Amino acid sequence: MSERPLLKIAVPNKGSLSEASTEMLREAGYRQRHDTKDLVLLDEDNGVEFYYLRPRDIAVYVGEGTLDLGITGRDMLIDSAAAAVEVLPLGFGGTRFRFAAPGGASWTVANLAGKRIATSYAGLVREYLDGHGIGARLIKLDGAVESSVRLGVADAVADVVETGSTLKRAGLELFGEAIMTSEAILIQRADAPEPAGLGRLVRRLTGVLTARNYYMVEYNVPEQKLDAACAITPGLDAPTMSPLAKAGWLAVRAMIPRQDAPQIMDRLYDVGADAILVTNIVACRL
Ligand SMILES: Nc1ncnc2c1ncn2[C@@H]1O[C@H](COP(=O)(O)OP(=O)(O)OP(=O)(O)O)[C@@H](O)[C@H]1O
Ligand SMILES: O=P(O)(O)OC[C@H]1O[C@H](OP(=O)(O)OP(=O)(O)O)[C@H](O)[C@@H]1O
Ligand SMILES: [Mg+2]
Repeated sequence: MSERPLLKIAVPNKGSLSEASTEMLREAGYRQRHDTKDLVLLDEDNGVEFYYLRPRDIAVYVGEGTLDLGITGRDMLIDSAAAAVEVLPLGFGGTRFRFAAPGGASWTVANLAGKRIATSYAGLVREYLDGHGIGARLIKLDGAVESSVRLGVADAVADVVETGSTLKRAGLELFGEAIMTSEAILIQRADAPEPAGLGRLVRRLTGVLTARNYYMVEYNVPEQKLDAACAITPGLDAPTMSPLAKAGWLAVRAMIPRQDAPQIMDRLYDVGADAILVTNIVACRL
């Protein structure tokens, strides 16, 4: 048990970000609740206390300084106008925030002047419209915003889009640029000293992100092809090289982005590398 005061962290208790947040914290070595009815969980070994709260409220608790850190969506942070700032993007819960209306192709953002726009994110939409000098009436709804046009309370909607299937089902089409691009983020209070233990948490979460997004590649390569091979696998910092028992050959190890692995293996083979192995990274601290 650490001597430090407990680091208090807010975690989404429901909704799209809840399960993935818990999973990421577990992978980072923290205890997490097993019963979704639990409101608080103490992880004594790590000196952390987790509070399970509505994602929309998390920026408020962190902004008020009641809790040190929180996980929420970037769109929710901006919408809340709370005194909290983004510390680290967490690589899940990716969405875009978009306008949509029936027959979207014929709409522009300028057409929204004087219209009724339904949204659950009134703060975010108001800020965008003000920034573009557009006066419109916002109809604040709690959810299922897509039905508002068909039901006659709005002319257009502004909402979270992941796959776009909900909008399509409601007969709505996207128009205009994305108001913002969101994902789950770690937040802390604005203009406040760094909470003790933040560095360790960020290193652990970054370790999870790296393990999720990278593979380790190892291969053997003749000395004269080393530069060409290393240009394909520069690694995060630099590739690791070691001599092989086979004269004139070297073994190389480097981290590579997961999505590029097949092409990288092909290119290494083409420059003359052999015994090309790609493996998972289970955990790391960089
Ligand atoms: N498929 C998705 N649908 C909605 N939000 C998503 C999706 N994927 C990720 N998110 C993100 O999750 C957050 C919204 O979470 P959630 O859906 O729990 O909130 P909510 O809709 O306000 O709550 P609830 O629907 O439980 O009343 C936003 O940051 C949003 O960008
Ligand atoms: O682009 P898609 O993949 O269809 O996902 C986006 C939809 O999912 C969310 O709704 P949610 O299920 O949270 O219900 P709510 O509108 O009641 O919040 C969001 O508000 C959109 O309606
Ligand atoms: Mg929702």
